Amino acid sequence: MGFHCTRVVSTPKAPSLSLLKPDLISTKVHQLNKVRGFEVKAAMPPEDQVRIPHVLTVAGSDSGAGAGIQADLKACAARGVYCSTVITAVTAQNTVGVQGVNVLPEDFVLEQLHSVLSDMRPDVVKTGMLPSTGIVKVLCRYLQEFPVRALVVDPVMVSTSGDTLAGPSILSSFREELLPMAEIVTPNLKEASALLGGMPLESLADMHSAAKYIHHFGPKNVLVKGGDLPASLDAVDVLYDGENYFEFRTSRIKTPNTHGTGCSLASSIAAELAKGSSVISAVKVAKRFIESALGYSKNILIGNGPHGPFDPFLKLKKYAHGSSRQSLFDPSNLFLYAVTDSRMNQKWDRSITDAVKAAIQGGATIVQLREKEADTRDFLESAKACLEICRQHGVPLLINDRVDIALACDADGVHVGQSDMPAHVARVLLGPDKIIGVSCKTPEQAQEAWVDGADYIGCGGVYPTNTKENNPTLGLDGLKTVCLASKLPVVAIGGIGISNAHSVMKLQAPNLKGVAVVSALFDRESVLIETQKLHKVLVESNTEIR
Ligand SMILES: Cc1ncc(COP(=O)(O)OP(=O)(O)O)c(N)n1
Ligand SMILES: Cc1nc(C(=O)O)sc1CCOP(=O)(O)O
Ligand SMILES: [Mg+2]
Repeated sequence: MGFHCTRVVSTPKAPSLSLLKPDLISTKVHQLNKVRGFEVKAAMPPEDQVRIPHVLTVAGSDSGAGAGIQADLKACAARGVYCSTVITAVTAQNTVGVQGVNVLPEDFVLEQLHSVLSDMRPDVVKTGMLPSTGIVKVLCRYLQEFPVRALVVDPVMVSTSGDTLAGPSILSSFREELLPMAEIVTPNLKEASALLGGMPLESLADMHSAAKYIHHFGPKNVLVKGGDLPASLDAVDVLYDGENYFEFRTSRIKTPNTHGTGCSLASSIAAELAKGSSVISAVKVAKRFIESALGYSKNILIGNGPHGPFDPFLKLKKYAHGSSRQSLFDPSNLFLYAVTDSRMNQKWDRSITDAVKAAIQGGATIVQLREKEADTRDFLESAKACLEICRQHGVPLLINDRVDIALACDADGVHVGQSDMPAHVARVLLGPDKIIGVSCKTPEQAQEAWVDGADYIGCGGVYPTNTKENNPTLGLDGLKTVCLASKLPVVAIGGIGISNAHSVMKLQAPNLKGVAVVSALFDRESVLIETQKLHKVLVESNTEIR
């Protein structure tokens, strides 16, 4: 491994740029680079080079950093991809509204596009505020010259505060030039209506029609965001791919801190596409990510206005008075908890990665690797491979018992039992951000788990099981007693499958969030089909209970 320059030419002394008029600086920098004749080439062997998923955002700057370029940078960083930026306008903006807009000259937008696209070759381009027809045209020209894997268009027209960021004059260039190049376009109701010449959009059925009409302009996929739909309880977005409609429902989070949601969602979709996800999985992961960030940020206070920013890193509240640790754990992840078993996967002649993939495809919302027989080295390699799969799908991966394996592969956390490493020690080793689950069979153990800093409780065996030897059966009553004794979310485990999952969920303890299952998923011929079946039962139970 190594990095060296093939040729380094001594640098001629540069005239001070501060002596140049600002509009001459960029031209001079071009000329200087030519004169210097730098030829720095990475001579790293290709097999040692690590390709980094890369999104280029073409958008406006928001001085309040809730939306625009700043939101895009944060969302991409939080989703683990590189983000370069082409700035189209600079806005003076805060949580109250937009106080000023300064559109950059087309030539300089062009220069930024050239700098990034000719050298850095992003995987995906995401657009936000495109304030003039000229800028849209320049962008389209550059995308033809330097094609990228996907173009994500967020057709920004109006800010959260209601201020205009791009006037109706750009609509025709959007429809005729930009949208036909897009992999996905993500209008909210107002933007969808504007693209369709003012068509009123007031219902889910209208959103379906709007998605279909916008699809006629040429984008491969249309995501109409229904956040502003009146009188709807859940926030519903509709994705149309030219053949099928998909509805994404998330609970409506009551918070003023939604400034930048649209930019961050589009950037997160772009980030997932850059990692290689399909559009549907990119939208699913991005929506879940934004939902968690909004939930986390619902009471953060930045600025005095009505449109506060949110925190995609879920980190800011560590400064809150009296809070030692803010959990990043979303208890709804416990809904369908798949726990692997190496013996079962061997018996059915499938790899652990195939088993994990199938479980996630079937609807598993969290995965635990419980590889009791695996050598440490094999376990670590499997954990790394499974983690990659889980990260692609936004599903947390926990390791059973082995805090060392979790640390070594940077898994999302561990599950420990009463004879494993105590949760408070695991917490010290893993830090505040990782997920820790603890097995509890009694109210006392549940209390201790909370004091120890656990994120959730695994409670069982609810029914007799052949998967774990000599495991006492608690029954539904035992499960309920533990649930009632704890503030922590609980997942039920032991002998659970499609025939009895409904009875478990019917228990109606508010902190019982789901079921953890081994044999009903993995000691079967098709992990995918069994997970799908269980997922259906759980969704039906949820609907009935509500
Ligand atoms: C979700 C969940 N709950 C309970 C357990 C059991 O953990 P433990 O008691 O440590 O037993 P082993 O799994 O280590 O045999 C679990 N793994 N997951
Ligand atoms: C790993 C485990 N822990 C349990 C507990 O009671 O804490 S029961 C169990 C085994 C669960 O496997 P199956 O879904 O095949 O019954
Ligand atoms: Mg254990």
